[in-house]
Amino acid sequence: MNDLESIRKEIDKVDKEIITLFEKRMDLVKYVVDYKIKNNMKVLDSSRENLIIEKNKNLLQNKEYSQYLEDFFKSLMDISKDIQEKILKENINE
Ligand SMILES: C=C(O[C@@H]1C=C(C(=O)O)C=C[C@H]1O)C(=O)O
Repeated sequence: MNDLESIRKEIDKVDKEIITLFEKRMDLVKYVVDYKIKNNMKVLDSSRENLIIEKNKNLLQNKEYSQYLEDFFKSLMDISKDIQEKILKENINE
């Protein structure tokens, strides 16, 4: 793989897969916040987040990416919490 155009085509394909999975994860997060609203729970669950980070870092084949994967999941979970907080707020204002 040395031609820039073909490498970028592969990146574009991977990005498409990421988008599908991103949407799927955030759709699931909406079910989580519905449950939390019904059960009067807080959005943040630090122990679950730490578990996710550790578990997923262990799945990594190339440990060189370890810190980057951690940063990636932290960002992903920050977005997830933003979505949940927004839904929570809308629910309070109803
Ligand atoms: C989705 C949840 O809410 C928050 C977001 C998480 C995530 O995006 O994986 C994990 C823990 C919580 O801080 C959850 O509690 O499962």
